[in-house]
Amino acid sequence: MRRMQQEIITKLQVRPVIDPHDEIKRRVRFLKDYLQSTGHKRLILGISGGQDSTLAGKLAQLAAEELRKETADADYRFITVRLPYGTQRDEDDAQLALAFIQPDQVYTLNIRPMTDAFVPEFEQATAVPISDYDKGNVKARMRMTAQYLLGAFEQALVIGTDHAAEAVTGFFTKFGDGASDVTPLTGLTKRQGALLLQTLHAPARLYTKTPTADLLDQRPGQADETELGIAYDVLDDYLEGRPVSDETAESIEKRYRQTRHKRELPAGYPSGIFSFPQIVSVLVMSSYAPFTKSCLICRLQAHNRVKACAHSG
Ligand SMILES: Nc1ncnc2c1ncn2[C@@H]1O[C@H](COP(=O)(O)OP(=O)(O)OC[C@H]2O[C@@H]([n+]3cccc(C(=O)O)c3)[C@H](O)[C@@H]2O)[C@@H](O)[C@H]1O
Ligand SMILES: Nc1ncnc2c1ncn2[C@@H]1O[C@H](COP(=O)(O)OP(=O)(O)OP(=O)(O)O)[C@@H](O)[C@H]1O
Ligand SMILES: [Mg+2]
Repeated sequence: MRRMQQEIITKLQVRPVIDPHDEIKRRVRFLKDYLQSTGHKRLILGISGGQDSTLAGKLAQLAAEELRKETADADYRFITVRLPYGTQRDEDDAQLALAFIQPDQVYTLNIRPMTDAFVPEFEQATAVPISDYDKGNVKARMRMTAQYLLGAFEQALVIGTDHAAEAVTGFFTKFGDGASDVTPLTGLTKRQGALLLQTLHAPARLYTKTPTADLLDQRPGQADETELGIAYDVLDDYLEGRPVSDETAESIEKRYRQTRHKRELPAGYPSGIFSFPQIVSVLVMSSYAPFTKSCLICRLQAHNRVKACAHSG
């Protein structure tokens, strides 16, 4: 396997082989433990009718139900929110997902008025019409705002649906669907997510349908794979440590490097500048931590003291 491939697999916490029953249990337990450790009793998530929110939603509902049973505290709840932009083309799938999840609560909030409000304001400010692509990212950020608003109202933590196949390509809107409090799908490939839904007896439609960000007015329901220019199966092969062509691997790795800023906290001063005490503390810590590298720059990078190293881009 390529060295960079192994590094990405490790960094994104992908397990090439999973036991779906065990994976479901561990991820539900993670949500329960996280709620209990923070003192929160509620989780919230936007349900689109796609695979990722269906899976994350089901895991969250199971976590809430188990916590209610184990603690006899009825305050543990999972709250969903439908966030259509106007009328959603695949509303039936969203309803199917809700029927499968059986969430404790469903809100609906139309993001169209607030998204559209930006259109004339943007043009007024710039004298140029907003592009369909940029408007798509506004939709994702409006959904984030709605989830955080309802989350604050309900004292709920916001669930994110990021997983390894999205993380490796940075295929999410920064501070849009990329913003959340807790991500129960971390490390899963797209096909592993489908396997978990199958194991949970979800309707097949919800894990066989074509994944779409569905953010563009001009290309409704455009397949992620069309925009990405790469199939999820190929991304999954790469992430599960299977052989892919050098050309494919290089294009994935290039994208991974280019989108690094989306997987990290914002670059903050003095990022890239390190003081003598910082270097000493990194060296001391690194003698205890199980680093995969003997390279000093990699170690500093792992502690966010430098932005990149030639080894990992
Ligand atoms: N090197 C750097 N260091 C720090 N920040 C950097 C940066 N380069 C750009 N940036 C910042 O990042 C911004 C670009 O990132 P971002 O705003 O996310 O924009 P961008 O990556 O261009 O767009 C998001 C992509 O994710 C896709 N998406 C979105 C939502 C959901 C899904 C889905 O799978 O369902 C997919 C969407 O279709 C699109 O292709 C720049 O405008 C700039 O502010
Ligand atoms: N119309 C919508 N209503 C509510 N939430 C949405 C909507 N569209 C997107 N979201 C939220 O944004 C997240 C990111 O969208 P994304 O398309 O990656 O996931 P998905 O739709 O659940 O699955 P898939 O990738 O298979 O389409 C969703 O998981 C969901 O939480
Ligand atoms: Mg989708």
